[in-house]
Amino acid sequence: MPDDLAAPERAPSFPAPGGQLPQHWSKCFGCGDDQPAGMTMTFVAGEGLDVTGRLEVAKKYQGGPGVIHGGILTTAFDEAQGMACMSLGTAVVTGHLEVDFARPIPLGSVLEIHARIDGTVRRKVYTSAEARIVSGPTADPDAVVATSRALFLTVGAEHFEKVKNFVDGTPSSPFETSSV
Ligand SMILES: CCCCCCCCCCCCCC(=O)SCCNC(=O)CCNC(=O)[C@H](O)C(C)(C)COP(=O)(O)OP(=O)(O)OC[C@H]1O[C@@H](n2cnc3c(N)ncnc32)[C@H](O)[C@@H]1OP(=O)(O)O
Repeated sequence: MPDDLAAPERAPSFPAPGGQLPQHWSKCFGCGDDQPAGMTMTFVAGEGLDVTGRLEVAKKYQGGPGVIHGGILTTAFDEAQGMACMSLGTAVVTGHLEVDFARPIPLGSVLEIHARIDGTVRRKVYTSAEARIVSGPTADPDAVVATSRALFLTVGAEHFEKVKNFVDGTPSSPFETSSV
């Protein structure tokens, strides 16, 4: 983490604390409601540059016997930390993401992921998050079962322009950040 982190302002467009965040794209594998294969994660805004996301660990997410696939958990962190970046009011993409898997997460768990922006340097947005099992066979809301750090980069409309021919479905961009 750099020493010269700036503390950005919360964008006026970001929902009030406790408010539900809109999906950023209805076809998104992480949060879209028009993506049959997707994880349909939901998010509420925190008090600052943070969100809390929820994931139901369905049987289809199995990796090792009885537990969530590490890639699915990584995707959930990517989505949660990306959604925290909504508090900037600017589009972002993931540049780097790393996860520590601290405890097994059984199928049937409900995970809460608390994600935040730690600060920015130019276009770089430093984020972190932790996951807890709040419901299910090994629920313990005080135990952190996985953590993540990720770097996002703010991007302009031209970033999405490059891939617009590959878009599946009709774009929905409540924050007017996508040109696709
Ligand atoms: C309101 C808004 C709504 C938005 C909602 C969002 C919700 C999202 C939820 C979605 C969730 C799912 C989200 C998804 O799934 S997003 C999909 C997955 N991600 C991508 O597809 C991104 C692919 N990569 C790229 O397009 C480019 O590489 C990007 C744009 C990331 C950077 O290429 P660009 O040419 O633009 O940048 P630059 O090279 O001038 O570098 C600029 C600075 O960044 C530093 N750097 C770059 N890369 C890395 C790295 N890997 N580690 C460390 N540092 C890195 C670099 O050193 C430099 O630093 P400095 O020199 O300034 O110190």
